Amino acid sequence: FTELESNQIARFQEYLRIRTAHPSPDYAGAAAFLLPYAESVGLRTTTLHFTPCKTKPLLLLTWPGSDPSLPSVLLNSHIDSVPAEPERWWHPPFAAHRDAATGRIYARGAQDDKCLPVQYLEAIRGLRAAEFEPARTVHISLVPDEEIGGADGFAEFARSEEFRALNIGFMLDEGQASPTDVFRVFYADRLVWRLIVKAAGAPGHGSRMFDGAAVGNLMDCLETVAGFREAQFGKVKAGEKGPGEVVSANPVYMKAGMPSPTGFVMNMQPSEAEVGFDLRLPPTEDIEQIKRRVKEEWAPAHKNLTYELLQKGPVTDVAGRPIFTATNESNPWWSVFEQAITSAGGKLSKPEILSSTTDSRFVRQLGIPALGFSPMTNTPILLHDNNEFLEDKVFLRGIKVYEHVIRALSSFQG
Ligand SMILES: CSCC[C@H](NC=O)C(=O)O
Ligand SMILES: [Zn+2]
Ligand SMILES: [Zn+2]
Repeated sequence: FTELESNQIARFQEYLRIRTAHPSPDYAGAAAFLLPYAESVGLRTTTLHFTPCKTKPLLLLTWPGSDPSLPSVLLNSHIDSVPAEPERWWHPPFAAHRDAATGRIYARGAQDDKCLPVQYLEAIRGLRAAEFEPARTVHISLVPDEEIGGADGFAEFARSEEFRALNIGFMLDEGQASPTDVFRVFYADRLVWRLIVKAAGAPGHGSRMFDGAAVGNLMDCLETVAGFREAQFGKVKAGEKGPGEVVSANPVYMKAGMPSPTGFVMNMQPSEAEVGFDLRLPPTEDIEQIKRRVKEEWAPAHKNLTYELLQKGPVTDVAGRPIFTATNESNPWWSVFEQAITSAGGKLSKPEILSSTTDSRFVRQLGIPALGFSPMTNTPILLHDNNEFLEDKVFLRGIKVYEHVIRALSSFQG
């Protein structure tokens, strides 16, 4: 590695060592690292707060363009990470250990998405060194709380006067790793819902056979959902649909039984039972049909089932349309982005719907085009997984890719 590259890797490791994982992300520590870093590459910095206690900073970094009348470009990344279970990792999740043989840097957040700010800033450093001057202003937003829904982060930011004043024409946000040498890009997120189903039923002795026990009623629900899930997953397994193009309904918790000092009472059938599903829908899914399915098939009242369906985030954009970014000639940013990847020597896959959710939804909801993109090829998808890693060379190539992408987007005159 050159000295510059070694420094870039070291900065990435330094950021990874800041404990930004929930439930208590060190936002102050992250800000103390990121703000001087951005200033060192010549960016203006501002800190916004959308909570009264000011413990969740949103950092805004700006590289002014020569033509402020043009809408700006926003590069986004969330600061927070999901938790890790250190005992299940090969290397401590906040040590950012670099394996000398493989170049893999192991850390929670290595892929999701703490590579991004370092890559954005190093790409800008490179462009400045090459004396490139952007026509459009480039903003970087580093935001809190994406992993927990963004209510105190991007959701508020997108509603703010400060956001409106940025006059954003296009946003890039995180995507997902690609196991092949083709870059992946995402034009939509699925909608996130939560479904909680509660069963009631007759209690009784653990030895007695009778119909209508709560757990039995809940199992009916689980079986019906499992059948639906198999049918959806089957389409993915058959290669008919991408993982973001089907409805997923995964049980994420179950609650039943009467606690006892040693565990659970074993000879009583409880009168209540509950299951929670993480439910995700493609943006164009027929929502009424899903609601009907839940009411009539998954949790019918005649089986003593009740349910709560919680919608997390917007369902349509400001114009009442499904929330996605066009990837055809109707969106000129698309071809600018596509060409930038080609000019960086990369291949781009067919645009996909992300199976999870990002802050992009808040921007797309406003009718602003946004793509999800993380330049990680030949990398297993390890977001939220144990032993999350990113290889040093892949990380460095990402910086080069962003040099092309930022150059192209900020020069776009359309
Ligand atoms: C309620 S919004 C949740 C956002 C979260 N984002 C990343 O994993 C997700 O579960 O997709
Ligand atoms: Zn993420
Ligand atoms: Zn995540």
